[in-house]
Amino acid sequence: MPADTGSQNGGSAAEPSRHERLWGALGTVQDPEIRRPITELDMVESADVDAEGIAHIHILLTIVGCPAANAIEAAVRAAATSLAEVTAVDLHVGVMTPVQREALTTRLRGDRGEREMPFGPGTLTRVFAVTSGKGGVGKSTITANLAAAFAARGLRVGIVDADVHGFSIPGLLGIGENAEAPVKPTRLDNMILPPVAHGIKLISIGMFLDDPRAAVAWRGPMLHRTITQFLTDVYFGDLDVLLLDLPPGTGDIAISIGQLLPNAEVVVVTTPQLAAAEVAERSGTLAVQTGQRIAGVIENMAGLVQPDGTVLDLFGSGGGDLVAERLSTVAQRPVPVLASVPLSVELRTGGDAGTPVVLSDPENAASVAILKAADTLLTGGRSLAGVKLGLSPR
Ligand SMILES: Nc1ncnc2c1ncn2[C@@H]1O[C@H](COP(=O)(O)OP(=O)(O)OP(=O)(O)O)[C@@H](O)[C@H]1O
Repeated sequence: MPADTGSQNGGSAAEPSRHERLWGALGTVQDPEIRRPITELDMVESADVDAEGIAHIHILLTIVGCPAANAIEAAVRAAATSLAEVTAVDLHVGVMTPVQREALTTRLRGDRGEREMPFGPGTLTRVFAVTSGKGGVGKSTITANLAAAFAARGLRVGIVDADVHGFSIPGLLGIGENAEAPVKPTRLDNMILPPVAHGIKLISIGMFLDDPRAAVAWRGPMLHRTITQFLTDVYFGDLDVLLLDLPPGTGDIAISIGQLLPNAEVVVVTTPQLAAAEVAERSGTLAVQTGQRIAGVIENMAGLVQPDGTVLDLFGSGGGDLVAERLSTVAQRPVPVLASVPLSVELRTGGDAGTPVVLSDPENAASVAILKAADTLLTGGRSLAGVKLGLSPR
């Protein structure tokens, strides 16, 4: 049956036709991985409502076996049936041809060439590299919670989990925890679509290993290539904030990031322990040497408030202030302590459960400290005001 027009619809010329209303409804459906309306991604090949109220819709998935297929189909049906005039949905699902897919990846890249990095100098995205001197100080936990705090503020957030030897961000955000069935990102030819958790786009070396339990024993050049690929081939889209979870110390990855992203702002995580301060200082010093700005220090695992109200300084005190003071000397500008995050059972259990505590329990003392650090990071450094982001016009 032919599609109606505004006049066939019985309304005035200014009223949208059934056809237009259907397209409008389909425009509310987003591809869950690309996070753009499917109508903008040329994923709706045709859509019309016939005189009996049957919506005939033909959608094109990006690839065969698209993991988001069921979600997209359900959302398309729901969007169509939300229109009063639609009595039934006749949905056909196909797959893009290689030519259509290439047109899509070209559009998504916008003005960028295939191997061009979107997060280097001149980017509109705030890039924070989270580093620490020692392992186990809670750097990944802080990164995941900072990302969730930014996302909770309505920002578009991505994480590159570059901690090759201890990639834990997927688990902290509740994806890919199961080593038997690690989450694999979708590939669109040379483009990699990062999985999304709690509104955060995430890519991790753990997603590319056949056996994520196996130790990664890569040498510098391989690590450099992988990080470069993450920054160029992964489609993060327009991000307000990109966080990088670096491995502890001053190894190959930290040096690569220093070279690739001299514009990154570095967040140094340390414990209150004075002995840990010296190693943390070294990570910050490397950042200064590569021209990166130190955004601040986050002291983690600070005093635990006990049920009787007394505070147990399990890891001593003063480490955050000491690192900030020393880095201020190295950087020749004041480096602030962004927050002192207390030891918190809820912070740990939130990480174990894959839901950052800043989302599940924003009143928790650890959440309050991390949310404060996130806000300070946003207000410091470059402003996001006036950032114009979006798909390049057709
Ligand atoms: N403030 C805190 N209170 C209680 N537990 C915490 C806190 N911060 C981190 N933890 C716990 O400490 C452990 C180490 O944290 P995490 O994995 O984030 O450290 P890391 O510095 O990223 O380690 P690595 O870089 O060596 O992988 C985790 O079990 C985490 O849940």
